[in-house]
Amino acid sequence: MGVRRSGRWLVRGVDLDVRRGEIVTLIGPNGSGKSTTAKAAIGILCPDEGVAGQRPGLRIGYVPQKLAIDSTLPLTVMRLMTLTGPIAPADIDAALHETGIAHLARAEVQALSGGEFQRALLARAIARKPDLLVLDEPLQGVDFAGEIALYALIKRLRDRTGCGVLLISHDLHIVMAETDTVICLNGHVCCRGTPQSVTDSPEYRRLFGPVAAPAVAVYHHHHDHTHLPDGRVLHQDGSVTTHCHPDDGHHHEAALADGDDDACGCGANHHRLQGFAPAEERHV
Ligand SMILES: Nc1ncnc2c1ncn2[C@@H]1O[C@H](COP(=O)(O)OP(=O)(O)OP(=O)(O)O)[C@@H](O)[C@H]1O
Repeated sequence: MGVRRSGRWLVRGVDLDVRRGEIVTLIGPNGSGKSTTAKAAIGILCPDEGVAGQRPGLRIGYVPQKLAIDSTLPLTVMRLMTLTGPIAPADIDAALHETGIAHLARAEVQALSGGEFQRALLARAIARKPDLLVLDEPLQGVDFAGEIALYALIKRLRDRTGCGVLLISHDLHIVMAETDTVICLNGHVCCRGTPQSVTDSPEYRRLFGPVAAPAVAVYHHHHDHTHLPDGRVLHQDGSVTTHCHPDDGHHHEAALADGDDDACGCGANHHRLQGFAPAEERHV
């Protein structure tokens, strides 16, 4: 699947499946096409190449990365729940409880903190009892304890309802432990695989604490190419091309212009990603 806008491929050659009960995490630096891919997957965007199909009747719960609400618009959390369609009061109630914001049902959306707003959006998505839950960077404004709580909630939902989950994160290393497949994007699929559990590692237990360590896992990248600062791609055989493969999407041009030594703009050299990146290197 590929999406082309303003004369360039935002993503190209991307293929992914999310099956029932499966958790897929999309990672990649800013501008790598994660949101574009998710939007194409759920039919908000139409691919310019290839197809994105959903099972007929699939119910999707989508938490977008950005949702602008006019600050002059009076809108309570309760009203936000039903803005785009009716939902049974009992389901709204359950979703607000599940996300820990039942006490904010009558609060004005404008008065919510960043983390509370994220929870409200999540409540809105899960209240529709989705078969597929798509969360675009749900950790914005959420602290580490909130991140662990959110992972626990996603796991609970998946276990109880069997829904599929497509999770978008720009943390390149640490992902939700329950993730079945990690896909690293940079205009194309750079690499994909399964994350590695950190539960048994005393080092990680010290780092994350005994409660958080089981909730997170480390993803080791295995790129067969390096993105050079000028946007070209260095392959394992030493050859340099403008793209990873002839059919790949373009890379993030703003990041390339920065002159960093990592062309993807993620702030980390992918060759260093064979081990754990310290917290200050993480994209949080
Ligand atoms: N409608 C559009 N027209 C032109 N370019 C676009 C359009 N939508 C997105 N882009 C560009 O496509 C690239 C990918 O955007 P996208 O939002 O999918 O990236 P992302 O990986 O989700 O980024 P982030 O982590 O910053 O949210 C970006 O360079 C963005 O500027």
